[in-house]
Amino acid sequence: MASAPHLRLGVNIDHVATIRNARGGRHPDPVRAARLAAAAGADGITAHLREDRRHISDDDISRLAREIDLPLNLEMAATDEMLAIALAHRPHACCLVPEKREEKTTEGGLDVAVGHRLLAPFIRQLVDAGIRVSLFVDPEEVQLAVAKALGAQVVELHTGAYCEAEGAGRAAELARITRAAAVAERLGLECHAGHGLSFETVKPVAAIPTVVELNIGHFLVGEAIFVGLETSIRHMRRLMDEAREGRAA
Ligand SMILES: CC(=O)[C@@H](O)[C@H](O)COP(=O)(O)O
Ligand SMILES: NCC(=O)COP(=O)(O)O
Repeated sequence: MASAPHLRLGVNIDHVATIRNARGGRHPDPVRAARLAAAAGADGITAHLREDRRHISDDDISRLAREIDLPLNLEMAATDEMLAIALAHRPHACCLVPEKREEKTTEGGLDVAVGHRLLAPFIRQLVDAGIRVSLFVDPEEVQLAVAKALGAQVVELHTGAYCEAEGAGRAAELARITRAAAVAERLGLECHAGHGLSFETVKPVAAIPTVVELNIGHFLVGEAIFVGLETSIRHMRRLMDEAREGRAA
């Protein structure tokens, strides 16, 4: 059987900025974290420029776009403000995510099945600018089919429900993700996954052969407080490789 393609690790540096913003200064610097992530073997950097700028700032995005050699995956809501910022910086990819100011973190996937009329011209402008478009969606076939029809090249499957579930519930969520990853491949969509992944939850998702990128941040930054960012990332990379090679937990 052909081996599964290389599984890329996108490191999300949002919560380095959360710590920085706690005091309103310049330390710790998310761009320095991105450099360390690159040195630790990350394949890409993900940063979520939220409408409320609770963590990543416009200046962070400008510096990441200018200074970091890794592909930048800019997460953003589908708003005119964010479209202008994306077109100005032209990152490797934009991942469209739903946002609510009152949420602590991203709660569900982008409902592209409902919002497709508004999303279509938005996605077209990004694609025409040469930016890869990823849609952050729940692992449901209808969302994938509409994502494809909208011209997105990538879907990122929301793994939050899987990470929060336990026992049989987690097994059921993993089955949803596995099925959705197979549908994505059948539709010709590049399949990523992310949200809430940790050392404890990553391997079953990493073992799905049609998933080609994991975006992981909050856990890596939290673990970095205890062991350092490079060690945290290298540990996650090792688990991903073990999963891909079929080595048990
Ligand atoms: C879309 C997603 O799951 C995360 O990448 C997103 O960045 C979560 O939002 P916070 O980083 O603000 O928790
Ligand atoms: N899109 C998921 C992501 O970038 C990281 O999510 P998390 O690991 O911070 O929950």
